[in-house]
Amino acid sequence: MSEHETDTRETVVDKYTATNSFAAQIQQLRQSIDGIDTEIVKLLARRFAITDTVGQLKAQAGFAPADPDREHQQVAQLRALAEQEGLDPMIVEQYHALVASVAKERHAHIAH
Ligand SMILES: O=C(O)C(=O)C[C@]1(C(=O)O)C=C[C@@H](O)C=C1
Repeated sequence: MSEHETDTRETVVDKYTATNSFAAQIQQLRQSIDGIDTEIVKLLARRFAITDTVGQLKAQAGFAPADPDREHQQVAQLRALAEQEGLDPMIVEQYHALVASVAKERHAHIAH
């Protein structure tokens, strides 16, 4: 398999936790992952509550859902932060594309 190919094999790590110390370590790290995911979901709920309010204000003002200048600023800021934090900027680009596109769909829904 070349380094650019995706490895499609699967392992249910839980089946090995009793007998395999690597699996036991993975299980422990998964607790940290779950804690982080919990925080992310709570933050996303806060973010969408705020963007929904922005959507209501935009609808009242007669503004369109999208603001491309703001999005360019956000992406530049997030990419710089990612680089500073040692995170692949591609991850924050994909994150921003996801949240901004859902926010704009919700704005459009609020306006109609
Ligand atoms: O700041 C705004 O104007 C928003 O509507 C919020 C938001 C975002 O999700 O951050 C969504 C759509 C816009 O294109 C820009 C940013």
